Amino acid sequence: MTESSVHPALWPAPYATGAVEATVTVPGSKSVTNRALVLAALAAEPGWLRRPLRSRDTLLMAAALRALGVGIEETVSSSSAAAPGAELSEGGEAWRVIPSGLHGPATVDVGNAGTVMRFLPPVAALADGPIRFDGDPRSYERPLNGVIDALRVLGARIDDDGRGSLPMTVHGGGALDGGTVEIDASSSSQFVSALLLSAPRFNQGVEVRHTGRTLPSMPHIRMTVDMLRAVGAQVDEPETGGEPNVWRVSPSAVLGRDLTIEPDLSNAQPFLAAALVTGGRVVIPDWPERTTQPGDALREIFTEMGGSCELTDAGLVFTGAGRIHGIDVDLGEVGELTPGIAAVAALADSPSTLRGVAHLRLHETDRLAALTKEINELGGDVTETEDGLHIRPRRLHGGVFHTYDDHRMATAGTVIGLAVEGVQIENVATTGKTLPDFPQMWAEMLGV
Ligand SMILES: O=C(O)C1=C[C@@H](OP(=O)(O)O)[C@@H](O)[C@H](O)C1
Ligand SMILES: C=C(OP(=O)(O)O)C(=O)O
Repeated sequence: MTESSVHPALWPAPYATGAVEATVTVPGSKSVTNRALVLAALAAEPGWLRRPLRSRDTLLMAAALRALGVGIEETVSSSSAAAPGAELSEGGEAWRVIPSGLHGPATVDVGNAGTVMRFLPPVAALADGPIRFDGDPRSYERPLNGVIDALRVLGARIDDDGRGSLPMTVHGGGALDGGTVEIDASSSSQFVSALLLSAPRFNQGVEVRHTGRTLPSMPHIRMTVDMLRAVGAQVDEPETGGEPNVWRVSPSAVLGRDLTIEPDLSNAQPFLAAALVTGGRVVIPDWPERTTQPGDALREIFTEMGGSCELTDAGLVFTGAGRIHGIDVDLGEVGELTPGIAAVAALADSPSTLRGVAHLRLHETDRLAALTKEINELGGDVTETEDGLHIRPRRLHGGVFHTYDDHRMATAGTVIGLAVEGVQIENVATTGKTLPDFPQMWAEMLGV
């Protein structure tokens, strides 16, 4: 839990005076946008991303690819284009990605984006020249050894500080051999995704063998595999008959695609939670019928906690009954949902046990410690377990909810603030990592 060095203003989380009734259009998925940017940059032809997420994490990814020579242009409407190389804005409709020879020297700012710090080093290894990676102080603490060690085995030259973390320089050689590599991805599924995403461009493709005991966030690996197949890559993997814990990507050209990005279902979570907490009804338009996003699991999890939902032509209609039940659930596959589930669980009528998420200690902050401390400081009763949280609901009171530069801590505290008067969110602007308009969207949902 590294506290922000500055102490930005406190934001009073709105208290709900009645049942929320709203339709909330949620911007594009971070995970899909950043994969699509990487694949489009590696393609043999230009491609389009429509309705991309524009947030800190995705703008950092776009800026990094531009620094490596990739063209990313914005269209403001179907007929007009912003000047090539112009700043990417919050308002445009689509990004056109024009691949070119990747090259250094360049510097990549990863911020605190796991997708940028892990997905881009393999891309840098394919570039010609030195690429320096740096980021927020927290990025130095997040695990990267799985990517660094694997890239060295696959033929890359990397200078780091010997700790297997940022900052570091990848000395791109213009191509990478590729081949077989063993990694322990128990601390982050993004190690596997990172190696697979660039692998069609490795001379021999890749065979990734995961040797660790556990592997979190499987839906995100599925997302990687599906998106690779959609750009023409051949992938063998455990879920379609391959060996367990082994993924193979053959060398091939990457096709340029025209892709419309799905709404970010994990960012739909606080809005669905608002319906659950207030006994209201929230509609999320464009909820996909079929998706690899982990946020889709909210339909089941929030139903078990007392809501009900229906997928209609208008989108996902989620209704709360005004009572929240505790839950005993393994969140290993959907770890990024944990802060939002913990917030709702703290308001439930029975205890909850959240399991399978030890790796959250290495996310934007130590999420298990941060949730325990912040909910308990509002009068709650949360204890950390080896791999999760026990949450015994108590009557909560107002106070400052610290967010530790973690967007999901900020949205979790805001959900508690709906039911508890006087909750103040420290640095709500940290939601800009994946959802820059969160405070306005929240106010609009509540009609305040
Ligand atoms: O590949 C991705 O887009 C992600 C994978 C997951 O990471 P971990 O496996 O490190 O938890 C998830 O928590 C993160 O928000 C996004
Ligand atoms: C863990 C998360 O992000 P990152 O992509 O930085 O790992 C998250 O968004 O919850």
